[in-house]
Amino acid sequence: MMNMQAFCSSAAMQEHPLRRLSDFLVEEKRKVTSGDYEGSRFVGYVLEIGYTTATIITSDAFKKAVGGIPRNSLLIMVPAEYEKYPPHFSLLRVLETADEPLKQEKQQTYFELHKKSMPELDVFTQSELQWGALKTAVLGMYYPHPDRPNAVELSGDLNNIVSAHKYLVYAPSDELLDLIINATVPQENRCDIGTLRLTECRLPLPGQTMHTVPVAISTNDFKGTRTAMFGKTRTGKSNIVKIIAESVILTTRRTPTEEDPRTHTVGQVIFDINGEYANDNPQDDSASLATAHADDCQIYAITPKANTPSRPLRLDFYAHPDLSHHILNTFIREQERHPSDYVSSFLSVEIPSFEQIEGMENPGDQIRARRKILMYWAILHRAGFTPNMETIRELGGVNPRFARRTRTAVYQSVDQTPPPSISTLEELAHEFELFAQQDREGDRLRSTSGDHNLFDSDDEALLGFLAPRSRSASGPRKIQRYRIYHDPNATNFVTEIIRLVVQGQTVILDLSNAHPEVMNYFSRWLSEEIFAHQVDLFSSNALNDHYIQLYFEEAHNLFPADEQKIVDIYSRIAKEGAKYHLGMVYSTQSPSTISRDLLAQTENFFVTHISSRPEVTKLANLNVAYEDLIEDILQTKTQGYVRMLTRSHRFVIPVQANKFTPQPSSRRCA
Ligand SMILES: Nc1ncnc2c1ncn2[C@@H]1O[C@H](COP(=O)(O)OP(=O)(O)OP(=O)(O)O)[C@@H](O)[C@H]1O
Repeated sequence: MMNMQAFCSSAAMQEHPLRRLSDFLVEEKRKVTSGDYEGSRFVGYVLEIGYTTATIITSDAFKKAVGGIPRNSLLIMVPAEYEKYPPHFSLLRVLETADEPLKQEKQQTYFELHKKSMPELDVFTQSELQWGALKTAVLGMYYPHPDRPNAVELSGDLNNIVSAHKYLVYAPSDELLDLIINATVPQENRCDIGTLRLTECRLPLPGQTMHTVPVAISTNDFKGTRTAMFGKTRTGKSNIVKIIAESVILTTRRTPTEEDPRTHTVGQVIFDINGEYANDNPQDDSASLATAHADDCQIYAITPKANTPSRPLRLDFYAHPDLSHHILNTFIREQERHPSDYVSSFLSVEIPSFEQIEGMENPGDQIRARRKILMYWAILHRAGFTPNMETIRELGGVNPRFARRTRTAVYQSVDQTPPPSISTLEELAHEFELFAQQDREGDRLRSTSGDHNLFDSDDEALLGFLAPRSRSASGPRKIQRYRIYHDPNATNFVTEIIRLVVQGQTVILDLSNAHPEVMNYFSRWLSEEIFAHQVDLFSSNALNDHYIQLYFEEAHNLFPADEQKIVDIYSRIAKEGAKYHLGMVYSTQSPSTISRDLLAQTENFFVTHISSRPEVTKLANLNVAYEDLIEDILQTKTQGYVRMLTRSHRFVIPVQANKFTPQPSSRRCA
């Protein structure tokens, strides 16, 4: 590889990012030779060097000239004879102050001076005392990428170390910091997430300004990967999630074609527990993600909000009897640990779907299966679930088709005449109630052929719920409270959402004000369907560039640390998601409450303030890159001040995240 001089004069290297290094060093050298130290970035020499740490010596004057060297500052170490080598530098992070060889003597001098009441120090003593040492971590080495033109490679180790006196240490300029932080981030699909912020303290040294180095992320790093947001409440996690979700919208857009109508290569589903992605926040004076990207986002809400256009996160319980019965089953069992026997029997019934009935060959089986649905419809009707009669007619109407002879006998037993045919849900419910009564009180009703009972055990369970044997039992009234999840005009939202997501839309599920169990239910159901959809694409070799991103908040509820938990959809997404192009972004306050599997698989981390030492230590144990940052995470509390580590970064970057201000155009992204 060519040395620095040859590198600078080579026409092919004119655009190379490491030219910034050579320009920087040439300028520093000029300052030394001309004696003009104004604006010099030199900070000192290396006292001791190892493969992982280096101790540097510096003076107050150098520190002042570069605007201070706070903890976690990034410094660069270059060979003193840098011209002889290809352009490269090692990156150091300041960890703490270190003992220097003359510490004892300096303390002795200072002590003596004060003892002799001589607080005014002469310039020579001052100059003696102002030197100090800093311990730094060696983060790695930047050098020209061996395989790619105009690119930089960062290694986590050093290729060689020589004696300490052969190195010089500088505080990088903003241009070099930009290279240090952003050069390893893919050029494609970039967005700014914030600016480099080395300290929480914003007081610049006299005559100095703070760094203003934008920090870029690439959405390539988030596609199909796992991203964690850790930090106490109100520290800015959701704000970052909004920036990431928006950057996905902006950078993955494509022109739909007839063969491939997708608007984006990445579809997204945001499980919005607090309604903050779906709804504008007038207090914050901020537009939501959905408002800013109305063409790219679709909201589904359990409780629709007046100012937010949304589709209902509801189901037509009549049109999807199998699913809605399943929902009732989940809700009731979550409400009551030990429901009464008749309720339990009703919940245990397998209500067939219309598709299953269509697949049945025997017409008798079809009629019996349909009757189960009709019994269930009668229950819904008695519980006050409003039907869409057009849908009911399309689904085959309400006639249970009992034999005329049986009907006449049943109605006559209560001195009634059967209507010629059943055409309303009221007539249907009444007929089933009479049949149930007759079946219990008289001889068991028999099938037309006479070789078996008219009702099997599932029918009995359904009728037992429609018309309970005990007068005090609530029967259908028990499910009245779940009418809020029913909408006679709703389609199956899961199918609809999957279609939208596959098309590249961002679907926001506004789950605010919903019961936690309801939230969990909808989240799980949708996650299962999305997972199954991606698995299908994978097994039919059609995954290509079809990605889906899922965003979960309060992730400890979905991915608990409890190892005993059964493997469910969430742990599958955590473990196998990458294979199926399923990415996820999850937020929680405490890393220790999250499943170890998920933590171990997480590629990107965003950490705001955490106030518990065990939590931060857990994070550091999980990812060694956070080891040196424990104190900072514990001490600094500014909203949006985040320590970021993405797949493209080899070390943690302290960033002040931008406050989310929706970008309707592609202004923030490249
Ligand atoms: N980068 C930022 N700059 C300025 N203000 C911010 C920034 N990030 C967040 N905030 C403000 O901090 C407050 C909390 O932000 P946010 O809701 O993102 O926090 P959170 O960690 O997600 O909270 P929770 O865990 O309670 O959901 C909001 O008022 C938001 O406007």
